[in-house]
Amino acid sequence: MLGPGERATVGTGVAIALPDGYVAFVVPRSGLAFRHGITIVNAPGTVDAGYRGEIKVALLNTDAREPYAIEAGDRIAQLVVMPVARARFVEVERLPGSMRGEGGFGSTGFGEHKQGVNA
Ligand SMILES: O=c1ccn([C@H]2C[C@H](O)[C@@H](COP(=O)(O)OP(=O)(O)OP(=O)(O)O)O2)c(=O)[nH]1
Repeated sequence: MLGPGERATVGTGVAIALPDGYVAFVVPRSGLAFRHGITIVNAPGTVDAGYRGEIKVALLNTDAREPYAIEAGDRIAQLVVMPVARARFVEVERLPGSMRGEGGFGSTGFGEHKQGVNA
């Protein structure tokens, strides 16, 4: 049972062997989020290709009033498997230009009179 505001690490009973060059992300289920406020603390949880242990889910009940009961066999999360790019970092004097430039959080999507924090 997850009380309002409580979190718990829930075992899935599932272990996998991802091929090298892949990653799996543990992500919340929309139905649980919309209906009960159940989300995942570290969403998306990252499962490394070399991990062979049980996949666990850090569930959080964000509802301020209602507890939520989890039973064995419930689908509490979903797993997205993706290939990962191997990045090679190269030091440069200047980065190529872009539309966004250095505008950070909240610097787009507002009208003239309402600017974001880093606009
Ligand atoms: O939601 C999650 C996230 C991670 N893991 C497992 C698989 C993953 O390969 C391992 C380590 O996760 P992560 O790399 O995110 O942990 P970290 O905090 O960066 O520690 P470290 O990599 O040193 O173990 O824990 C889960 O079972 N569920």
